[in-house]
Amino acid sequence: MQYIKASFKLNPDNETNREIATAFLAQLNFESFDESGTELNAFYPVGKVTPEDIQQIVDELPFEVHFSEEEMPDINWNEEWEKNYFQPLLIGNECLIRAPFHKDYPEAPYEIIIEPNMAFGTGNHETTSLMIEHLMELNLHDQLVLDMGCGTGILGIFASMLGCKKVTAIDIDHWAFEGTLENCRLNNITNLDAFIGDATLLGNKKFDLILANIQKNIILQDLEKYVSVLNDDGILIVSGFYKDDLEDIMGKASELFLRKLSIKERNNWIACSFEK
Ligand SMILES: C[S@@+](CC[C@H](N)C(=O)[O-])C[C@H]1O[C@@H](n2cnc3c(N)ncnc32)[C@H](O)[C@@H]1O
Repeated sequence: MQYIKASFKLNPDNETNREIATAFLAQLNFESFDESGTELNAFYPVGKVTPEDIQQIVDELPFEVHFSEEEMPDINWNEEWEKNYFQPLLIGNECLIRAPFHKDYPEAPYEIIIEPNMAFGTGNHETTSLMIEHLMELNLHDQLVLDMGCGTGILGIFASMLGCKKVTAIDIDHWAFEGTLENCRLNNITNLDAFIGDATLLGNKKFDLILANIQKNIILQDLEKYVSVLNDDGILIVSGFYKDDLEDIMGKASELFLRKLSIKERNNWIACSFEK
C-alpha cells in the first residue's frame, strides 16, 4: 500500500495548537502518526484518503500551519516503530509493556509483550494507557470480557493476565486480528478468541466487562449494542475521544441508563467507565 505523508510545521510554543491539529488530523483515518520536534506527520493510505480530503482539514484549522504532502512507498511500520517510537513503558508501577526486541526494561508484576506491527496499541498512546489504568482498578476474576477494537490485543491480553475467565477480541482490521493472535502467543494467553468484524458480530453473547477504545462516532453508534450484551451490574469502559466529546458520550450513556463510575484524562484524551 502507498501512503500520503501529510506534514505540519507548528509553533513549538503553542501546545494547544498541536493538540487541535492532532484532533483535526484524526478525523481522517490515518494508518500511523508521528511527532518530531515541531513537526506532526500523519500517514494516510492512498485510495482511502485523498490530498483534497487533507486540504479540507487544513482549511478548517483555526490557525495557519505550514503543510506539505508527499506520496510514500509501502512502509514497514514495524521497522519504523522499532527504530523510533516504541519504548518500554511502565504504567502505574505495575504493568510493563515492551516489545520482544527490547533489552533494557524495569521489572514489573505484569509484563505485556507486544510485537509492533500495523495494529494500534503499544500503550504509548494516552487512550491505551488510560484504559490500562482503569483495568488495574478492577477485580476481573472469572469475568467474561469483550475487547472491542482490540488493535494489538493489548487490553484483552492484560485482562487475561488479571485473571478474567475469557476474552472475546474483535477488530474490523485484519492486521489487528493477526497481531492479536501473535501477541497472545508471545504472552502465553490461551483464553482469548479473536475475530475480524464489528458490533454486528455480537449477537446475543453476554459479557461482564466491555472495553472499547475506538473513536467517538463508532462509540456513539454502537454503544446501544454494547449495552445490550453487557450483563446487569457489568462495567463498560470507553475511550478514543477527546475531552470536548465527553458531553456527547455522557448524553448517549445516560439515554441508555448507564451510571458513570470514573473518568480519567490525559492530554485531553478521555477514558470513562460506566456501570449498567
Ligand atoms: C484506538 S485503536 C485501540 C487499540 C487497542 N484496543 C488499544 O487500546 O490500544 C482502535 C481500534 O478499533 C478498530 N475499529 C475501528 N472501528 C471499529 C469498529 N466499528 N468495530 C470494531 N473495531 C473497530 C481499529 O481498527 C483499531 O484497531
